[in-house]
Amino acid sequence: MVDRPKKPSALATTPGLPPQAQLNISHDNSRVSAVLPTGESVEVLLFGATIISWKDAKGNEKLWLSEAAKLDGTKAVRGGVPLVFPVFGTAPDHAATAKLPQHGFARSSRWEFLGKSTSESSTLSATSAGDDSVKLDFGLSPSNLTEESKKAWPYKFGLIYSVTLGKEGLTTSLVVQNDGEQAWEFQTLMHTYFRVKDISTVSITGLESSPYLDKVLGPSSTGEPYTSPSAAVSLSSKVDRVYTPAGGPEAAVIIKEGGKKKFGIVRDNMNEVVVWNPWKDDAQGMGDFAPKDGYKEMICVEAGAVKGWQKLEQGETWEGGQVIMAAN
Ligand SMILES: O=P(O)(O)OC[C@H]1O[C@H](O)[C@H](O)[C@@H](O)[C@@H]1O
Repeated sequence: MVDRPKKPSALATTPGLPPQAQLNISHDNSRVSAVLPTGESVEVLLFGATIISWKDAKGNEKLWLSEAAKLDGTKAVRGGVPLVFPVFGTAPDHAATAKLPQHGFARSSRWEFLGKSTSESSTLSATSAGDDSVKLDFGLSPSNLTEESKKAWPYKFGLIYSVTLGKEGLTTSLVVQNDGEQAWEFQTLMHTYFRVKDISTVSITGLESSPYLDKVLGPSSTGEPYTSPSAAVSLSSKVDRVYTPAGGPEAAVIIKEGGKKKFGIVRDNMNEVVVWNPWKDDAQGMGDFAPKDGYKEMICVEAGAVKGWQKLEQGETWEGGQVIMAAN
């Protein structure tokens, strides 16, 4: 837009138009960000459709992003919200996904930005009316994949990932479609790195009495899942667990700090919740993890469908996601 210093004051704002969400696409076309009229913002890297920042109206960052994270497309992003698809971890025993790298290809493929949509406040008051939320849509299909990924997973698929920024929270949802004739299976997960001030005062509720797999301890002696105690989960060493919360997806998982609610996560069609913190030694071993004591300021609580496989027949779609509410 051409700046006109002598612009008549009557044209300074468009009369009658409520405040809109601002959209910004970076010059090199590598990121999309959106800001609500009330100040909340979100930034998404097209590489992986990875959310790398989410701030509240006061500018407080809600996500943890490593200072050494690669944001140039050479490696999956360490921090923010990387999207895991079509395999969680690696699955050497699952022939169809056995050749894929850890957590699949979605987090290291370049997605397309499909556009934004907004929803307005229903309030009639002229001062508070305006965009209440902004939704950014991203798409991935085989045409976006490298030859290597296409060879390793030769199925026809379409993904639409929607990131919706609201005043109280952030919603991420994924639609997975089988565009081919052959049936295939997948796992998916939203690998959210939440920013906290001090991991020693963090507790997580909503996982009480739930079965879980422990990737640090390995299988239990009986081969059955472990059962979480009835108390909240707190951390004092490396944790890497896959919970199937007893309350189901709609029951909120709450991250508290110093006993105060910090985040609430409600899932849709995502039966599992992974809790991960690499702690001191593993953080030391990750080249893209900085600062090295950054593990004290993060907790991954990851909504996913990762136990067993979601199967899609020709033309079928699956949809799932999470709503994250942030307390002040
Ligand atoms: O290092 P990455 O491939 O990004 O994986 C980071 C972590 O992701 C999940 O939380 C898994 O449960 C962990 O086992 C894994 O270490």
